[in-house]
Amino acid sequence: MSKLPVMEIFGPTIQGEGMVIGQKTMFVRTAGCDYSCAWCDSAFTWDGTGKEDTVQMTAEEILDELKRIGGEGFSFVTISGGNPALLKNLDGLIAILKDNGMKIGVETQGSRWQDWFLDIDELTISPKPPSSRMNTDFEVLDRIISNLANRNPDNHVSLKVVVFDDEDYQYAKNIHFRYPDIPFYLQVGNDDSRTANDQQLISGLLKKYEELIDKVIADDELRNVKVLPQLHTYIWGNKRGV
Ligand SMILES: C[S@@+](CC[C@H](N)C(=O)[O-])C[C@H]1O[C@@H](n2cnc3c(N)ncnc32)[C@H](O)[C@@H]1O
Ligand SMILES: Nc1nc2[nH]cc(C(=O)O)c2c(=O)[nH]1
Ligand code: SF4
Ligand SMILES: [Mg+2]
Repeated sequence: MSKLPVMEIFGPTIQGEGMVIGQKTMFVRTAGCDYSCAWCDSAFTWDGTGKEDTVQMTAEEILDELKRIGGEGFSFVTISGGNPALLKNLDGLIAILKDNGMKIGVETQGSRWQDWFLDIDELTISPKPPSSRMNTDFEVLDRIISNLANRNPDNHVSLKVVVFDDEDYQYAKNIHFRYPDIPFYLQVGNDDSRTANDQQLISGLLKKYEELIDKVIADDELRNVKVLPQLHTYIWGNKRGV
């Protein structure tokens, strides 16, 4: 039986980000990433600090664990990481979740293609702006977006760019102009993703959210865009597993 490196299984919670924000969902977080973003809020998936928490699990074991902690109370599962797109054999988990009537969301950065992308109900692609210190391979991203053009139209795809500064904002606009037909989201960057001071974190993030909204309001070039915070941080701060 093929196994998957799993770092966390949690929920039910709400999807705090992007096109299905607010959706009640379980999360499966896979281990390992081909990026190392300067501000990654889930660095434990790739920086070695979460090594002992990684468990190799079959798709059946993952479903059993989802049911053990989520009971009957869910119909949506979000797969994030790390980069789940590193895992070709995630197709087995997707198949078993679908057999059990689940809708599936995936979070990935658009650095790798997998054929199972075509089976995802809500696929979020989140290319990384300059502040991450990662470089976007636009040949790969172009191919991913073009492959997805042939998907079942019931399956949704979106682009979501995290913005920390003006350079990121310009990068985000370029992403939108390059792929104008894909629903486009801006997300506030959390530059304090380790603090336990929730009040300070939330007031800082609210201010950043307002600044980003003001920028978009004043920008005639950016019309069809949704501007969102990471909603879960307003409820639970930087807590893990929520
Ligand atoms: C932890 S990543 C995992 C999935 C995939 N590696 C990716 O980056 O899309 C999930 C989402 O969190 C976002 N994210 C990570 N760190 C963040 C931060 N400090 N502030 C805001 N969003 C962040 C990423 O951009 C991505 O959209
Ligand atoms: N509630 C909640 N929503 C999320 N949306 C994307 C997340 C992620 O880390 O990928 C995430 C997360 O970790 N928690
Ligand atoms: S691509 Fe995603 S998981 Fe990987 S380092 Fe960047 S934010 Fe973190
Ligand atoms: Mg997160």
